Amino acid sequence: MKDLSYDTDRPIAALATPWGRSAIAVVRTSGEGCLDLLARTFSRPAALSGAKSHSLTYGHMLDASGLPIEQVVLGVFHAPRGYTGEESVEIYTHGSPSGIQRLLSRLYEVGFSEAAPGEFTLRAFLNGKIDLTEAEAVAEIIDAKSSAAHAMAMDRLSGSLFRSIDALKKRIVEVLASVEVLLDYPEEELLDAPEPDFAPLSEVLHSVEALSATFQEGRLYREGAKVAIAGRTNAGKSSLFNLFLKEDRSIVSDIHGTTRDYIEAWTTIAGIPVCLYDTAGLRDAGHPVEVEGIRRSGKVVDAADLVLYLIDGTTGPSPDEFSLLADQTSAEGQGRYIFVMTRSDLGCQVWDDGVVAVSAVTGQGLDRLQKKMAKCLSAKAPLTSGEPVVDSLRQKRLLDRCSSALQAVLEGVGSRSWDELAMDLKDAVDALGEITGEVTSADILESIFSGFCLGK
Ligand SMILES: Nc1nc2c(c(=O)[nH]1)N(C=O)[C@@H](CNc1ccc(C(=O)N[C@@H](CCC(=O)O)C(=O)O)cc1)CN2
Ligand SMILES: Nc1nc2c(ncn2[C@@H]2O[C@H](COP(=O)(O)OP(=O)(O)OP(=O)(O)O)[C@@H](O)[C@H]2O)c(=O)[nH]1
Ligand SMILES: [Mg+2]
Repeated sequence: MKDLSYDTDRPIAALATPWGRSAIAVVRTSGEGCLDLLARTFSRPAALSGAKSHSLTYGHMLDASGLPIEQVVLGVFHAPRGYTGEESVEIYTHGSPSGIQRLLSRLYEVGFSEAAPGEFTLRAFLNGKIDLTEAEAVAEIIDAKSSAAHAMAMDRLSGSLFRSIDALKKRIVEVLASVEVLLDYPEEELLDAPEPDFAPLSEVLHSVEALSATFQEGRLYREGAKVAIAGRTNAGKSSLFNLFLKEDRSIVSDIHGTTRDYIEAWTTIAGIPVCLYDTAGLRDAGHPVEVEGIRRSGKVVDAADLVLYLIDGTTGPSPDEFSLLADQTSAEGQGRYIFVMTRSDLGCQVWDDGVVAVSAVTGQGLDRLQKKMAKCLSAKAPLTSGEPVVDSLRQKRLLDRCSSALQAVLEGVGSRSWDELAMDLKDAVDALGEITGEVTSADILESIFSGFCLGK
């Protein structure tokens, strides 16, 4: 393994909270000798040196001439306990940017190095406190765009993904071991050797594929769902868009073709982050700018996870819209379109059970529409299984590499040599080992941890 460019021997320090004014700021330090380094610049060195793990010590951080820089509380963690598994001290100080600046300068002066992004978590990983799936979960917790995404990342932090993958790996290792036994057999005795049992691999393959499929489901919670509001000009799209956002965001007028380019804004529906698109109304436009706007809106609709297709209730659907309605409520398109009848306050009749009647003027029907949207979206992202969800493309790719190797083994039994089968089995095991970080190169570790926040 190439050496990490991170030097994990030296004591490091970094601000763990954002720069700026705040009630309290946290500066994190970690590494062997960090207690001694801090004792040199703390008002009560003996109290600090004698502090128990997980205890707090009050005092002042001092400058080179012994004058106080800041009034602080220090949280002490002795190895191998605490987040990093190393000797570590947290400094709780006033959230004053100037004070933090002076404090950090002093720490670097007494011998701390500036931590690289993610270096504390990297150390936790290298010291065996967490595996790579848990380390990735730490970053995902911070980046979670919705409470559901946060809950899933918390689940991975507790080791759910690690345990699933580790259990699958053990089953492949058993098969590999039984094949490797044959590799050691002398040629003439090979016929008497016990045949390895490959049957468990089909089940493992199935589980690996199922785990990989959760990546797509998790995508909605991670990246959010795209919901496009579409329909003919003047159907009431921009009015509904504004109603969702509770603000006057998109221009509304009774002039056909008011919205010329699509507009997007974020909101949340049933814990799922949703990027809502107001699009240009459909009609045979003459103006080239409007034609272009309609073309772009068409692309948005094609890429959307869900389309709210609006039909003006006072005019009802056109023949084209009737056939769209018929197509999209057929089995294939089910779930991607919701048909909405607008202007329900004007007392129009709903012409189909599947249609939701809404009024942008009174807000009537919005609740029902949101419930229906939540149902459609969560059908695409079922989280009822209780299984861990794969959140990173890296993890998904490795699961797919594992699947391909297992498939090659299952198809090759009987025709390929034991040697070849063992190689593929080993590749399947290694792919899973890379997910948990057992067999991961320095380059990969660096690319993962360098994306973390400073001080994490
Ligand atoms: N102040 C503070 N809050 C924080 C963190 C931190 O590092 N510091 N964390 C970091 O991101 C998260 C918590 N992670 C942590 C994980 C393990 C331990 C710890 O001390 N573990 C002990 C087990 C507990 C015990 O026995 O008391 C250990 O490993 O021995 C602490 C924090 C969120 N909040
Ligand atoms: N009474 C009533 N009027 C509505 C309702 N929704 C929209 N309108 C009116 O219908 C007209 C068109 O609304 P818009 O939201 O601009 O329609 P649009 O679909 O965005 O139109 P384009 O941008 O031209 O495609 C406006 O005058 C709105 O005030 C509704 O639920 N009830
Ligand atoms: Mg509009």
